Amino acid sequence: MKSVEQHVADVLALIADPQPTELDLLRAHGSVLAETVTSPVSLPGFDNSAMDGYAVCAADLEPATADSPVRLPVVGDIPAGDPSPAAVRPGLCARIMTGAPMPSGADAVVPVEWTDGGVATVAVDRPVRVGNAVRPAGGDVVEGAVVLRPGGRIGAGEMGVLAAVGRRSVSVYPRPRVVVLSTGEELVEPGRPLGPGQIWESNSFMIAAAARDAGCEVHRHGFVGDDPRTVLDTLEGLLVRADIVITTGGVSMGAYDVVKEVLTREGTVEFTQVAMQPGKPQGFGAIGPDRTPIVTLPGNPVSAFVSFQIFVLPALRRLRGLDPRGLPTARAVLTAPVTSPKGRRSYLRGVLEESPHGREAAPTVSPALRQDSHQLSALAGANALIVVPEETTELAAGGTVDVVRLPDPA
Ligand SMILES: Nc1nc2c(c(=O)[nH]1)N[C@H]1C(S)=C(S)[C@@H](COP(=O)(O)OP(=O)(O)OC[C@H]3O[C@@H](n4cnc5c(N)ncnc54)[C@H](O)[C@@H]3O)O[C@H]1N2
Ligand code: MOO
Repeated sequence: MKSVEQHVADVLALIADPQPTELDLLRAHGSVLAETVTSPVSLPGFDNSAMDGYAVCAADLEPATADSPVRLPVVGDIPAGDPSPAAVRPGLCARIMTGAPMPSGADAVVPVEWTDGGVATVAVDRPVRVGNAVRPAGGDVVEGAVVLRPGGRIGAGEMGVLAAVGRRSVSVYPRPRVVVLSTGEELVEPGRPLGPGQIWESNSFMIAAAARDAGCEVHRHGFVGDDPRTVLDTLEGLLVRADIVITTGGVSMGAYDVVKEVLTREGTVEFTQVAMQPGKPQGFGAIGPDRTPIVTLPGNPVSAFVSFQIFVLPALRRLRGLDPRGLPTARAVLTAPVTSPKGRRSYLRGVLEESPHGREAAPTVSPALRQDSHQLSALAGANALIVVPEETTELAAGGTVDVVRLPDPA
């Protein structure tokens, strides 16, 4: 059987380096920056007030006390956005608002709370140091400085920085467009009544959610039955909206394993068995005129979930313009024994606790009770996959294992 590492590498090799695209700022949210962003201006762009108060010459207020306040004539009002603020000379002041440009001549701002709030003249009850409540030009960013480097995800903070330096659009690797399609004659859309032998379809919802959590734009096509023509036509019709297609089901040894049947016939997808539990039957290739990558996951829900995390996630990271590394790993102590088939690497669902008995204790991992490929209930709440190596068939409680941390929900 093929090794897990080899299959990870094969799926990754399907993915060409993504091309940068210029996107409007809001649409760029969640994508990965493809350019170095420098600021065309300093931030702040001009000296301005950090508080609502009075712009003064600090030396005027040296003698001010609560018992003997200094009185200054107010030469004018300076609101934020004032294009030509009134100048201040020694012995005078101007009322000023937060964010308003400092008037020439003033070297400090007295907050309104230190004054009687006067409009024509103001009484100030204490001295102020030079520069008090003044935000100097360039105090955040100097004109020409690099504010963002390529390779980072554009989240809320990055969005704020981009807008603040005046960008309306930005060069990014856009979110990959992922199409999810499940197959199976037994499947019924949740919300509709079940007939005998039927089950509610869950894989496409689960994989769509996982791909969205991974920063992709997802089209859940839902599912089709086991008719080969329908499967092929559906896949072909979906290609225009896909940077990658993910299917589930129909890849094993059954008489009606339709994905394997039609794509084997096309000769563009390779079906294989990976030394892994769950997730043994796998397929990968490229279809259609644009050679769109396709990964065909097994239909058992737990197998589809685990296969996505191990094989598809690195490919999606590369499509996003990120380093295609796998999920982070950790070492943890097993709280219960586990078993695993010889010759296959198990990825068992578990709950990882970082510091179970206070900060000094080693992390623990508790395996879920139900570990079969169809037993999906433990996927809810699991935050880790326990890795049992290929040649190991059992591990006792108290043993230390590698675990793969599952992605945090967005
Ligand atoms: N003779 C053999 N039989 C099987 C083998 C084998 O090596 N020899 N491998 C088993 C393993 S391992 C797996 S995994 C499954 C994978 O089979 P398929 O990918 O062909 O999946 P299906 O047969 O379509 O479905 C398997 C199982 O999962 C349920 N299912 C499928 N799709 C969905 C969905 N969208 N939502 C919810 N549940 C789904 C389906 O009803 C089946 O119970 O093959 C084994 N067999
Ligand atoms: O390998 Mo299958 O994926 O066990 O259920």
